[in-house]
Amino acid sequence: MAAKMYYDRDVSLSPIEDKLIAIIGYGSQAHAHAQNLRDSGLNVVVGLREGSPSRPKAEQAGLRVASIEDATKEADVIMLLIPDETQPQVYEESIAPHLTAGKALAFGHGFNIHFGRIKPPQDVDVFLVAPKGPGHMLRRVYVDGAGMPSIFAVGQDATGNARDIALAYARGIGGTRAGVLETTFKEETETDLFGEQSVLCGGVTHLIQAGFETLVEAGYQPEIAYFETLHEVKLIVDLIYEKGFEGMRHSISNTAEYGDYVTGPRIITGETKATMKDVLGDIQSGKFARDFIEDAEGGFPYMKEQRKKMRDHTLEVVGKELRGKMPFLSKQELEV
Ligand SMILES: NC(=O)C1=CN([C@@H]2O[C@H](COP(=O)(O)OP(=O)(O)OC[C@H]3O[C@@H](n4cnc5c(N)ncnc54)[C@H](OP(=O)(O)O)[C@@H]3O)[C@@H](O)[C@H]2O)C=CC1
Ligand SMILES: CC[C@](O)(C(C)=O)C(=O)O
Ligand SMILES: [Mg+2]
Ligand SMILES: [Mg+2]
Repeated sequence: MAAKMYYDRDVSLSPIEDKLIAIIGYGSQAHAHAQNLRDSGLNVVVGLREGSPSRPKAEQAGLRVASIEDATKEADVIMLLIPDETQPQVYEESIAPHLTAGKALAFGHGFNIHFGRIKPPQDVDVFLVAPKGPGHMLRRVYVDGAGMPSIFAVGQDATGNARDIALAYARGIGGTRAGVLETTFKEETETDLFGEQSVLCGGVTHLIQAGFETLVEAGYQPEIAYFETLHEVKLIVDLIYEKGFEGMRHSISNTAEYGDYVTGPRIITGETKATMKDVLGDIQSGKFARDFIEDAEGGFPYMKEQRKKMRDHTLEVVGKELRGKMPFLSKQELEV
């Protein structure tokens, strides 16, 4: 392997052991970072806006809560984990005035630094630690004794310690249990946006939806279509995750494996890959970021319309009913 991978044995927590870490927000990533860091023996304060509905949840989890301003004043490392579209305003109003020399400003995704929407002063460290997975899973795997692969980047090294602090932070959230890689703000931002749009979220959901609709429109029962094109995805992906394509193909029938080779390229065609290249181009040029921020600034009219459309789709209606009858699923409520 060409890239240097960092594991627990390579990284010390000492660069942040005596520091206070402010986690700004208590959503998907923030609740996991705050609890994992605390459980790794580090000092954490959660910074929340006034009247935040998350305050009782964070306190119930045993975390100390302060205003965003006070958390920034007190802390040495300030990790900004609120939605990307909200970060510049919160940064300008509540963080920048208290971000004194020698502190570190940190991110879970490089969006606002890479696209120039936040410009920190020269005398602070700037780094990112981006777990490669959803926040709720970051917490779940940590509690299970496992970890989530994560990547880190230093954007600005004012103290000379930014890299060691970033690596220690990655260890604190459990990243080095699974493997941590160094990257740049540009590489993290562009690959993360590409992955979530083309494969992980946009690609997977639209593949499932198209498969489900094809079966239902052909007259098959929606419940069978749901099990076939959605529920079973996890079982197949679990095998890919643990054993790669070959391991998954070892478990499926020869009939399925033959169909996989013959039909896969008819579904994901050269045209699909050409479109992926266009998608990457829009990310690299900043077009996607501009479109996203424009929708956000208008109150997300496009995103809200899509959410509503999908909520009413037969796939979601049938899925909700079927999942309700699988008690082993409903036990795993999301904490925030
Ligand atoms: N979701 C994920 O798994 C991943 C996210 N990331 C990155 O992590 C960062 C956080 O994303 P994510 O965890 O999804 O965020 P969430 O949408 O879950 O963040 C919700 C939190 O943000 C707070 N918040 C929202 N708006 C404001 C505001 N205007 N002022 C103050 N606080 C606000 C909420 O406050 P309140 O509680 O008061 O409502 C809540 O605590 C982003 O940079 C994202 O790209 C990176 C990897 C994966
Ligand atoms: C895949 C989506 C993600 O990039 C993530 C969970 O890693 C995100 O922005 O939420
Ligand atoms: Mg991601
Ligand atoms: Mg992302």
